[in-house]
Amino acid sequence: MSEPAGARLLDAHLVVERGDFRLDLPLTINPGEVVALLGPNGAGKTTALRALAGLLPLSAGHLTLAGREWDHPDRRVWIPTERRPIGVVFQDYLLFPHLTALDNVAFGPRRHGLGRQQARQRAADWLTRMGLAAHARRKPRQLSGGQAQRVALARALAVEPALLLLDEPLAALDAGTRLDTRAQLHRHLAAHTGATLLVTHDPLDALVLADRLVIIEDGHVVQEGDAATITARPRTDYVARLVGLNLYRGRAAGQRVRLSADFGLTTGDRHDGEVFVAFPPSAVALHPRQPDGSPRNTWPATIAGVQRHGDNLRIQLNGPIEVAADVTPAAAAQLRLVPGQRVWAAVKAAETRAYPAG
Ligand SMILES: Nc1ncnc2c1ncn2[C@@H]1O[C@H](COP(=O)(O)OP(=O)(O)OP(=O)(O)O)[C@@H](O)[C@H]1O
Repeated sequence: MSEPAGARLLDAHLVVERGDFRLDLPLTINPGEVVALLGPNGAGKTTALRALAGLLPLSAGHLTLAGREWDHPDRRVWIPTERRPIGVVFQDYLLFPHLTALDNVAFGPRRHGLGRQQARQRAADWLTRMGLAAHARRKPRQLSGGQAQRVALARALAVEPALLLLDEPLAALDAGTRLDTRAQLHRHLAAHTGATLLVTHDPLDALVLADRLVIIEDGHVVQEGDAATITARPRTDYVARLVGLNLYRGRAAGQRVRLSADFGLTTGDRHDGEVFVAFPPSAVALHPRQPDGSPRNTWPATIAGVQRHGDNLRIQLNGPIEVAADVTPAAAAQLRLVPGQRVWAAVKAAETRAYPAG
């Protein structure tokens, strides 16, 4: 069911031309909603953020927040950055180095017209909420990465922004700090009643923090939806890699899907026509010889690469299809996992998913 237009806080069609590159991104965000914008390098994420922040003008389209036009080139409407009620958090948190944490957070409210005492009070409240009351008088260089990032978030939220823009907010943090900061961020975003756009390369950030994912490639939306739908049914190679699945396109006749002139797979679902077939690397078993007597899909493959992947090894295979397989150290010990080695790959039909590509 589509949302009524009135529920939208942000209503935009961001069209930005930069040389040969064109961003063409319809984007709506409801009050309190967190949307993650994902895409490979050069997809246009930063361009979209800059357009929303008023650092780049739209070439066409429109940008409206709470019914107020911020940018509408056809109507010559343009609201400059400093008059847009936004909060911004960047990956390298860009705090003012010469100001204390408190004064960094008070800076926004001051600029939005609050008196000095009120602004400092609001900043102190935000630092308390972030668990940083004891660090209020510290300068940024006296804070850890995670603390500095929480100050940056407090600074962005202290202006009670209608639109919160988060640009890779956790990317600069080490793994442990990232986990904690992600959990805190989740709490604060849940309480934020404005619209939030989170730009990230990290699928985990998107899955944990966002209500909806918008994935762009080369300036265009390739897939959009909630995390469950996208992780179950990726529609491009980038999205499949993002969610950790092997993905192929082919032509189905019942459970049989032809992926190329001389290769096909039997899948767990029945379809007719163009479909995607997806399965996780953990569904691929490797054998030194052709396994017999099983109803599995099997094919000969050559090891192209081996990487650690959590507690397992992720094996890249060439052959009739390129495929990633996860094997346990125990299974790996029985195979010679060196590039160039020939093996047999097997996938149970029941562990594959097929869904229409149309
Ligand atoms: N100042 C510029 N002038 C012309 N083209 C630009 C400019 N800045 C970026 N581009 C082009 O715009 C496209 C989108 O870049 P953008 O930085 O928005 O991508 P991104 O998704 O943020 O990538 P990344 O993940 O690498 O940060 C790229 O093709 C880039 O080459």
